[in-house]
Amino acid sequence: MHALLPTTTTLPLFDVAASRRIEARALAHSPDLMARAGLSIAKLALALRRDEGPVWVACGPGNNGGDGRVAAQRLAEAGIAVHLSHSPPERPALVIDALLGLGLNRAPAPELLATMAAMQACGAAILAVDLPSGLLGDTGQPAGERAVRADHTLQLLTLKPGLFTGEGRAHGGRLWFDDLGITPDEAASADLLGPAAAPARSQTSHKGSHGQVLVVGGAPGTQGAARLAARTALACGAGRVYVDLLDLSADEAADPGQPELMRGTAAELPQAVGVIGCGAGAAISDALPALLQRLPRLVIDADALNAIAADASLQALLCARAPASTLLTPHPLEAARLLGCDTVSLQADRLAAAQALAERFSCTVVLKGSGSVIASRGERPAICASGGPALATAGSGDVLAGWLGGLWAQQPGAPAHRIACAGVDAHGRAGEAGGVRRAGDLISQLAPSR
Ligand SMILES: NC(=O)C1=CN([C@@H]2O[C@H](COP(=O)(O)OP(=O)(O)OC[C@H]3O[C@@H](n4cnc5c(N)ncnc54)[C@H](O)[C@@H]3O)[C@@H](O)[C@H]2O)[C@@H](O)CC1
Ligand SMILES: Nc1ncnc2c1ncn2[C@@H]1O[C@H](COP(=O)(O)OP(=O)(O)O)[C@@H](O)[C@H]1O
Repeated sequence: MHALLPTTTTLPLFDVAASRRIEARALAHSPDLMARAGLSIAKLALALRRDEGPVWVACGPGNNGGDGRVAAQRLAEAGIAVHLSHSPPERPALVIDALLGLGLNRAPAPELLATMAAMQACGAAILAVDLPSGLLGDTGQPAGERAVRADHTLQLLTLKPGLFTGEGRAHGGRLWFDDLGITPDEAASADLLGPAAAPARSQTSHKGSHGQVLVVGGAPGTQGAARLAARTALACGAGRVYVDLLDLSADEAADPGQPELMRGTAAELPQAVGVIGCGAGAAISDALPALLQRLPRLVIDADALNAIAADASLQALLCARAPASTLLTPHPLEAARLLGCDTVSLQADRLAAAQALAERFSCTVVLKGSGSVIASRGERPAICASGGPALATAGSGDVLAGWLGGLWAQQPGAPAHRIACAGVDAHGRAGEAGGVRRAGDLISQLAPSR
């Protein structure tokens, strides 16, 4: 058993159906899985328990409850006061939530909701067994009106995708893992991203070796968004970075605060990686047909996504692009517009939504937000384990788009999916500070990771 985040490698995630298959096969040769699970929970509970009060263990009707009962027995054998009940004891030292795990298949009934509320109100830290009760392991959404918000979750046997995206991040608390000695014997359902290697730079390289990025966007009033993206592509190591700001007069500098940036257009730079849409407003619509047809690699963000969502002819141009040449970076509202649904239903299953978008537009999709999801046709989806609310500030998405463009310029042979996985993970790690990470500071934080 060990703490999980931050990850140093990419890890396999298994959805509920896969976890059940793995468990069923493992039980055939290791019938003592529940004993192992219970012991692991008891050990973690001992380490987390902060004072002498009783450990409250709330067990449900299935194997999740079975794990909890074994843990209670082990704790009692170790001389710890244990309170096995659906009602709280006086001043518990720790709560073990073993009500519901993988088997959750409907909204919790009022009696269970009452126990969940009592756990939350009792003042002790909550250790959830496998999954916080009421949270769906595939999607990270509560099955009913609420799910337990745990301080710690010990995942057993497999890592479940729902703990890493959407509401899952807010419900799991600190994540722990015990594989119970079982190596999964089937392919993962999704990847949990670890860090990628930085693009190599040869001693003899020159600026022409590291590619070109062209940022197209920045309508009057929101030019900062395009400039943030351009500055980030530069910080990422792209050889040359150009901006095409919509409505900039001929004699204005690309970015008075960043003299390395140059002005350019798609007609002049047909090999550049296009980063298009940041702060672009409605004016990007007119430029989009040429950009979609001309530039061999595109990162499409913000207003360019909204323009595409509203225009079937732009959608047709998007679909006609070469495979693995286009990366969309929608936040949930932009993704919902592209899919023609609302954000609530989109967020209810972020993995499925990202995959649906990737299929519909034959693109790589980064569905942003807590636990960004990366999906591409024919690739296993990935979830970003890094990042946090420090990133919830204007401009951090522009920085992501610029970083992706910068990475891609330096790795022209890389498919969009690989660029997206590497870039989203690096962006998240740079944004793991407490408080709020200003977008400009985020660029400086990212720069050393190239
Ligand atoms: N069998 C084993 O040896 C192992 C079991 N494991 C544990 O077993 C769990 C899965 O066990 P189960 O498949 O029994 O599933 P659960 O224990 O999560 O729940 C299943 C039971 O809860 C009921 N239920 C589902 N949703 C409900 C709701 N909203 N309100 C009330 N009742 C509801 C179901 O009808 C069923 O009776 C894992 O999460 C994990 O904790 C793992 O430790 C791996 C090893
Ligand atoms: N709570 C959070 N946890 C993790 N990442 C977050 C969180 N909030 C925002 N982010 C990340 O910050 C970025 C915000 O992008 P976006 O919404 O497009 O902002 P903007 O348009 O202002 O640049 C995305 O990469 C998103 O995944």
